[in-house]
Amino acid sequence: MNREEMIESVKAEMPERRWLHVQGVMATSVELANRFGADPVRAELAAILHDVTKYWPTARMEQIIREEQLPQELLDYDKELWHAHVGAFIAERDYGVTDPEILDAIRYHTSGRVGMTLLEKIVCLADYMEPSRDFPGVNKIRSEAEHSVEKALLTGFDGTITFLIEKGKRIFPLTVLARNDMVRQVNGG
Ligand SMILES: Nc1ncnc2c1ncn2[C@@H]1O[C@H](COP(=O)(O)OP(=O)(O)O)[C@@H](O)[C@H]1O
Repeated sequence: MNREEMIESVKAEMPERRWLHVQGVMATSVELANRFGADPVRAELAAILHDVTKYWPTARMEQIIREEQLPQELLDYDKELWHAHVGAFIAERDYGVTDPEILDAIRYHTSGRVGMTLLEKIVCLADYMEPSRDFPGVNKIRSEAEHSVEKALLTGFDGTITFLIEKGKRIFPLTVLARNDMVRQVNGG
């Protein structure tokens, strides 16, 4: 499948508003990749596919998580987390993506994880700060991203964790671990 066919297929999986978001993540991922020395082509490919299953019915995602041995603990947490892991699976199975770094960038774009590659950080950060995003603190993330992916991502994770605490929701632990890892990377020690 070439880039254009992939774009058409992904576009058909979501409403127009979400497609605008995906285009924002594509452009921002390319920009960040160029700024910080990652491969813009791979960053864009991960961005194209990152939300491919975002609008799938819950039952369809749950079936894949169960049948394809994706992490079962996902089922104990917010469904928002599922599309990232299911998306990576579908990127490989249906879109023929074999590059493990691209698949991981899709897989961890919502939660983050410890030891994120530069590509993973870039797609996760682009998802937070692409131009159509509008939430308290987004401009701080954008200005930090001028200089440091890690600092900007730490601000993003802090915001997500704070948001989840305020809403009384359970936190998928990978994000807490990712946040701690980012504190270490930003501050050292
Ligand atoms: N560690 C986590 N634990 C539980 N829910 C989470 C966690 N991280 C993210 N989420 C949920 O995922 C949402 C964001 O997911 P994301 O893929 O960025 O979706 P969107 O693109 O719609 O913002 C958050 O608003 C939150 O509800």
